Amino acid sequence: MALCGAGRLLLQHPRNALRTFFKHNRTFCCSNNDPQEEQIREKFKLFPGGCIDLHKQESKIALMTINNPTRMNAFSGSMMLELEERVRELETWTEGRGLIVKGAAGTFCSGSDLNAVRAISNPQDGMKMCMFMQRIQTRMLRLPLISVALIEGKALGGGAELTTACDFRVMTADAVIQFVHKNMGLVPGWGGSARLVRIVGRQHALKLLAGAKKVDPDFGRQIGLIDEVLSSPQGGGNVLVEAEQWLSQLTKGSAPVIRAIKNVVISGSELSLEQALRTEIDIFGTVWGGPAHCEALAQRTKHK
Ligand SMILES: CC[C@H](C(=O)O)C(=O)SCCNC(=O)CCNC(=O)[C@H](O)C(C)(C)COP(=O)(O)OP(=O)(O)OC[C@H]1O[C@@H](n2cnc3c(N)ncnc32)[C@H](O)[C@@H]1OP(=O)(O)O
Repeated sequence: MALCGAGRLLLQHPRNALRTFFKHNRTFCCSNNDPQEEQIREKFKLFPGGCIDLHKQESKIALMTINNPTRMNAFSGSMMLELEERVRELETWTEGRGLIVKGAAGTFCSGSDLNAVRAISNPQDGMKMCMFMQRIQTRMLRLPLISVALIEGKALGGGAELTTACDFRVMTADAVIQFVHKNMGLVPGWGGSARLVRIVGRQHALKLLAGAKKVDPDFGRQIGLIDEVLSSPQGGGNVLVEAEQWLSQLTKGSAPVIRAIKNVVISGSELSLEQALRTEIDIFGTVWGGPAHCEALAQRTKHK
């Protein structure tokens, strides 16, 4: 790899690179030996059904499908475990740039499988399940991939929360997002409350949660929850093509640069200003003097 200037110097000192950011991220990534988590993993295995499909495409945009259509893509126990596996695969997919999360058969996801939930409705198991799903979705949002939730049909409860674990949300004209937790005697616990407040602000978050208000495309755009309304009809093959075209505007170019952009945005939004500034320097060092930078300099790139 041809490196120029300070990029070479910084990359020769990998100790510096991303130190702060990964230190922060490890808190969420390395909890596999937690005995509490092991107990809930064993319980999850008792509730099989459905799967989480992952297809890493040539375009370097991966497609993750929540696949349990007979239950409107509700999360069974085994699907919760599979979600973790898929996120782990994406964490090590070094050439990836983007991720689309969708549901199978024209609908997004109806939250946790109510049959499994009934069996683990005691507070201890509920907390363990919640911690597990919150960790995975935190890791999902922190992937160095630009992610979009493609919402067709319904995104309910935990399904609505999952849409907020992506950077963007696009939906078909007749799709609905609804945080139905209040109607279930709950609050979002998969990280959806904290993320929702950051996306739409405190007042809109209160309206969506306390009113269990249905979010259609118009309202979604108005409050900043929805980034694009797709023109293709729900369930049609073109929906995915349209979503991929929308995402491609942001994922074209050098993969290391796109991944670095996602990393500076995540650290900027999650760390204190001081830590974020320090991390920004580390991340800057991973692209300065790299192939895309050197090529842009050599070509005397103009930005007309
Ligand atoms: C922190 C997250 C939180 C938690 O952990 O507890 C949650 O996510 S709570 C779960 C929130 N979701 C729900 O409460 C969904 C309840 N279901 C519905 O409202 C409807 O089923 C709906 C709107 C998703 C679809 O309605 P529609 O009339 O189009 O179809 P059906 O009702 O006939 O549904 C088809 C089939 O799917 C089963 N189904 C749907 N959602 C779930 C679910 N979350 N868990 C298990 N099964 C689900 C539904 O029972 C039907 O099955 P069938 O055998 O035909 O009765």
